[in-house]
Amino acid sequence: MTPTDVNAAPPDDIIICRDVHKWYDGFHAVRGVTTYVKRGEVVIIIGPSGSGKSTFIRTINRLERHERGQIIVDGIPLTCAETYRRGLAQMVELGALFPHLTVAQNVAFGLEKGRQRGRLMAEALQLVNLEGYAARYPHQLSGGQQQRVALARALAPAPDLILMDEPFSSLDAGLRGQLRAEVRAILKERGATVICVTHDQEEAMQLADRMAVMNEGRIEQLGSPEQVFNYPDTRFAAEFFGTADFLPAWRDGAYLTSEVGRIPWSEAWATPSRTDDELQVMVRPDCLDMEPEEEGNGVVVQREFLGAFNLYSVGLDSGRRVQVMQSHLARFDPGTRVRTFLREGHQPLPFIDGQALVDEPAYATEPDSS
Ligand SMILES: Nc1ncnc2c1ncn2[C@@H]1O[C@H](COP(=O)(O)OP(=O)(O)OP(=O)(O)O)[C@@H](O)[C@H]1O
Repeated sequence: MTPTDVNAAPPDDIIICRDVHKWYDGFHAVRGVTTYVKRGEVVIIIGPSGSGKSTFIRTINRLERHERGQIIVDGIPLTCAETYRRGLAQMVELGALFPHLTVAQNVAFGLEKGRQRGRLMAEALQLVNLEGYAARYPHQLSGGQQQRVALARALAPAPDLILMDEPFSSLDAGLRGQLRAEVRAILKERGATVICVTHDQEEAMQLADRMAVMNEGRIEQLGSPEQVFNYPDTRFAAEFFGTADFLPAWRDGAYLTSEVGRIPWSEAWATPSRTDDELQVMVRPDCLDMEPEEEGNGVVVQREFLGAFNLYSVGLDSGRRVQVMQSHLARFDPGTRVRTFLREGHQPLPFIDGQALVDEPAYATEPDSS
């Protein structure tokens, strides 16, 4: 794609990354990321500390230069000087406010001088429900109000793209939850395209249209939160996003059987290189149920009270452990002998060599719009 393509109709994908690599003095921080972001989409990048999330977002923001691969923003390759001149995709970070400026001055900061400036500033404040706060200084606002002003500042110039790196990290848990829902509603109302980095699973679930799970500089999986939770592609994605235990499984006629129960066997799982003793099933705590039974298959080891539910750790007779979710009313003391079994309607996902055997891969395919 060349810079002249900018005059064509805007492609559906505002960002296309192909095999993007970034090294820091020989350290390979981003290792071949291929992905795309659709216009108006909220994509959350999630992953453990040091997995390359910030580096990747910084390459898109041109704060870091990628050494290999291609990043195309709004139809223009990032390596192209034209990108810098035209600024087609304005990128904004949701950062700290200027303490010496009022709310109005903070919001107007990135706006061009002119007659539209006051109107755009007022509209942005209205969007975040802070119309009456224009004359205040940041220290006269609560943490949540400050974040809303930062959001208004980011949205005021109507950018094509908003980049956020851990935007809610300075807020307490209660405020974070409430603000996230508000922010998502505002972003959707504006139709803004957003890429946001976080290591907070709840934040990812609440904000994302799609999430990219990063591990050691690579995207392990890209999909909706439901896709990643229900159909993790890899053991890493399964364990990073939610709680998951893995149990050995074997083919038993028409069934795939494990210590906690069986599910119908699917021919789609048969691969020529596979042997049955390499098979495992992933069980999440909500997949499992249990009841006290002397002839059962395990013993309660630990109970964790988590408010609405109890999370039990059960030592199975094989020596393996699984976690089982129960209602807050279901109390079993450690040492209680129980039968642990698959909850009706839940299908544990089969895995082989750390990769899921799914009928339909949850991976999104690369776009064909370029
Ligand atoms: N300027 C730099 N020079 C050298 N190495 C760096 C630099 N910035 C980051 N790194 C290294 O690159 C790797 C990825 O860092 P990055 O900040 O992208 O990770 P992250 O996933 O955002 O982590 P966190 O969640 O802790 O912020 C880390 O090992 C880090 O130490």
